[in-house]
Amino acid sequence: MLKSGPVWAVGAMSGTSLDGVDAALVLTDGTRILDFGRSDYRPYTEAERATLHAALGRWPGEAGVEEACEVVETAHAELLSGFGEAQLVGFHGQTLAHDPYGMQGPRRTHQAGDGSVLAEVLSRPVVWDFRSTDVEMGGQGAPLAPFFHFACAKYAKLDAPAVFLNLGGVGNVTWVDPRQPSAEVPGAVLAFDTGPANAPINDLMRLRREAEFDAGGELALTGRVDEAAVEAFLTHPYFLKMPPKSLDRNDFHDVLSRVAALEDADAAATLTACAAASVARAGEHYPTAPSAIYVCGGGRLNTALMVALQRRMNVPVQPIEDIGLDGDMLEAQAFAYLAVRVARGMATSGPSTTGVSALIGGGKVSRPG
Ligand SMILES: Nc1ncnc2c1ncn2[C@@H]1O[C@H](COP(=O)(O)OP(=O)(O)OP(=O)(O)O)[C@@H](O)[C@H]1O
Ligand SMILES: CC(=O)N[C@H]1[C@@H]2OC[C@@H](O2)[C@@H](O)[C@@H]1O[C@H](C)C(=O)O
Repeated sequence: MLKSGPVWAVGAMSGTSLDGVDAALVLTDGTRILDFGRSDYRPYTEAERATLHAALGRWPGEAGVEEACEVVETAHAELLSGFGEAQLVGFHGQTLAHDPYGMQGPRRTHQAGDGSVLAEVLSRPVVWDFRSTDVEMGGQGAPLAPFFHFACAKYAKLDAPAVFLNLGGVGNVTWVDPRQPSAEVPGAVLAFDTGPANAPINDLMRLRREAEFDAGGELALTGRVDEAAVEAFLTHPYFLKMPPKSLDRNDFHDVLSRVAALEDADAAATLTACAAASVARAGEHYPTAPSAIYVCGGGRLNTALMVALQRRMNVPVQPIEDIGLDGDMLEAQAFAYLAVRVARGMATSGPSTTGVSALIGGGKVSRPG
C-alpha cells in the first residue's frame, strides 16, 4: 500500500511525435502538487522509431505491435531505472491507435507497453493503461491531463480562468477556473483536442527537407500563408463537433495534401497557420474568456506558430515557463500525478474532460511479484 500523505511519483510519457520518452518526478497527495522534482529524457533510436512508426494505427495482435511494445518497455525500463526515489510509477506508454468513436470497429484505445513487465523490472508499483476504462465507459479516453492542469493552476496561484495549451503532434487545451474548490466540480475544467499541431509540419519537413521538424519555425517564418487552404482545412467536420472530443494522429491525414502545390516555405507557413487556426477555433467553446493561454509542448519553441497564435487570439499567449512550470515535462508530470490518484482510488476523468458520463478512475495497478 502507498503510505498516506504526499508521495514522490515518477511519470513517463511517450508522445505522438515518437521522438522519445520523458520522465519527471512530482510530490503529490493526489489533490495538491507540493513540489516538482528532476526529469530526464530518453530519445528513441532511429531503428526504434521505425518500429513504432510501422505499428501506428495497428491494434494488439496485429503485425508489428508486439515489437513496438518491446521497444516501449525497453526504453522506459532504461529511463525509469534512474528514478529509484519514486515510490510509484505512472506509465502512459505509446498510443498506437485511438478510436473512441468506433470508426474502425469496436470503440477502443491502445497504449503500447505492459506495465506489469515494468513493475517487475523496476521493483515498484506501476500504474498504467490509463485510458481504456474511460473509453469502455463511453468517454473519449483523452485528454487526461486536465485534472493535473487544475492542480498546476493552483500550484502557480492563478486567480482567474486560464487555458493550458499543449502543442505536441496533436494540440489539446484545458480551460481551468482555479477559483473552484476542486477539479471535479462542474465548471472547474473543460478540455479537448484542438486539431493537428506539429504532426503535419513534421511530416512536411521529413518529406521535403529531410528534417525532423521546422526548428524555431524558421522555414515557416519566410513563407506566405495560403489563406484559402487554411479556410478549406477549417471545414473539417471535427471543428463542428462540440467538446468533449479527441483525435487520433491519423484523423487529419489529408492536411498535407492541401499544401502539395505550394513551395516549401509557403507550405510550412500554411500548415503552421492551420495549427494556429484550429487552436483559435477552440476558443468558441470556452465557458468564459481566459486571462491568458499558457503553452507547453514542443510547439512553444516554434516562433512562427507562437506568432500565428498571438495574431489570432486577443489574450496573451505565453510559454508556460512564465508561470514557473516546465513546458517540456508537463505531460510526464501529469502521469505521475494521475498515478497517485489511481493508486488512491480517485477520479482521473469526468464529463467535462473526456465526456464520460460520471467521474471515473481508470488505470491498472501492477505490483512486483
Ligand atoms: N525547437 C523547436 N522548434 C520548432 N518545433 C519544435 C522544436 N522543438 C520541438 N518542436 C516540435 O515539438 C514536437 C515535439 O513536441 P512534444 O514533445 O510536446 O510532442 P509529443 O509529446 O510527442 O506529442 P503529444 O503531446 O501530441 O503526445 C516536435 O516533433 C516538433 O514538431
Ligand atoms: C490518445 C492519446 O494518446 N492522446 C494524447 C495525444 O497527445 C496530445 C493529445 O493527443 C491528448 O489527447 C493526449 O495526451 C495528453 C497527455 C492527455 O491525455 O491529456
